[in-house]
Amino acid sequence: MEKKRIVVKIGSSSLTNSKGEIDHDKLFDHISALAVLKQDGHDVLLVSSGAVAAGFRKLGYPSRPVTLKGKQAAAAVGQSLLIQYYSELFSQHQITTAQILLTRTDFSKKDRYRNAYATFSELLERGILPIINENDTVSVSELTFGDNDMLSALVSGLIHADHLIILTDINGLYDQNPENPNAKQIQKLSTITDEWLKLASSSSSKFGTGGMQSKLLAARTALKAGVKIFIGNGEGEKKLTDILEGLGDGTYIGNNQYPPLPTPKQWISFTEVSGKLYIDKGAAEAILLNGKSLLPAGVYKFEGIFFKGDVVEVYCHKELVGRGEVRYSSDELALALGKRTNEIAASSVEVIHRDKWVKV
Ligand SMILES: Nc1ncnc2c1ncn2[C@@H]1O[C@H](COP(=O)(O)OP(=O)(O)O)[C@@H](O)[C@H]1O
Ligand SMILES: N[C@@H](CCC(=O)OP(=O)(O)O)C(=O)O
Repeated sequence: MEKKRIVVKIGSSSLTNSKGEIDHDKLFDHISALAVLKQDGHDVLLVSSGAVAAGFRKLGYPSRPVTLKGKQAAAAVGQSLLIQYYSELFSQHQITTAQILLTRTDFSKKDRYRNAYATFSELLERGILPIINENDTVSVSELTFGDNDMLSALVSGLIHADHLIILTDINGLYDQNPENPNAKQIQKLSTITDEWLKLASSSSSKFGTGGMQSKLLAARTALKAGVKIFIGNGEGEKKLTDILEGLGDGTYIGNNQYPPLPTPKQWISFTEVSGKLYIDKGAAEAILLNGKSLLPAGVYKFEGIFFKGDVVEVYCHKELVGRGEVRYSSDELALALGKRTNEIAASSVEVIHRDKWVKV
């Protein structure tokens, strides 16, 4: 069997009982299925929610807290319990686990991104199963992932996964509110259009966050990184191998449009941008169709304050065409704007080198 790199995301809805606490039978079922994948020789990473669910009772909350500080405190207590459950149960399958807690910033700063990549690579090379969650206790409200769907997509991109399996409490995407008796399950999608995003509601299960909409947004990000996605559910130790074999009960999302991106380009795709460049049609043609670097002569306007090495969005008039890492600060670019190469004394001639450029 060909070795694959697989990220499995388990949402709160698939880890909890009707009171919102960790359901140990469900946990056991997931672990046995993950162990089979690992024993088949695949690289496996788990993105697991469940910290709040595992912790809230210990703090004396009668039910899952709704305030940010309540959730953060519950996650602080619950995360260590959750990892304890995982590490004990996986050790029965001779699998060693590692805990990795990430925040959005880890995906927006180049050095952090590269460092995370190096750590994951080392863990996988040594046969460890990384278990990832959001670092809930230090995430500030505007920057929390909130749910782990986008986190799992970004991790899939970062480590160049072949597959992202999002396990949830429903067997995939439905074409309308799944409570509606006429709702139909969608078994395959090649791309995620804005229409699909509008159709999938952000209303979630009782203990989950974000609903199907956040899963589709995450899937869209993972697709751009060349990852194939499955959203759905299943039971038993064969559920994940069945999913890989195309027998899963849920929605398969993917096409061969996006090849996997190398790490430096991954970073450019997913990091926060510091500004916008506006280029003319000739420049757009050169970089989009002829694989050339972007020269100052083609840039007629920019917005934002940025420094060499920052990532900016590139627009051809009003249309977003890509992103790239700039070799000029905004101050330097203000002097070079629209100038031909022979009029510029600067040592770095390209505004964006073609190796630091990603099409949208
Ligand atoms: N169009 C849709 N198709 C399927 N599920 C949907 C749709 N719109 C909303 N949902 C809801 O999304 C929920 C799953 O999301 P969520 O509760 O956030 O799960 P998780 O905890 O696994 O992340 C389902 O229980 C379902 O009620
Ligand atoms: N980081 C939180 C996860 C929040 C959450 O509910 O996410 P999800 O299950 O993806 O909707 C936790 O561990 O409880």
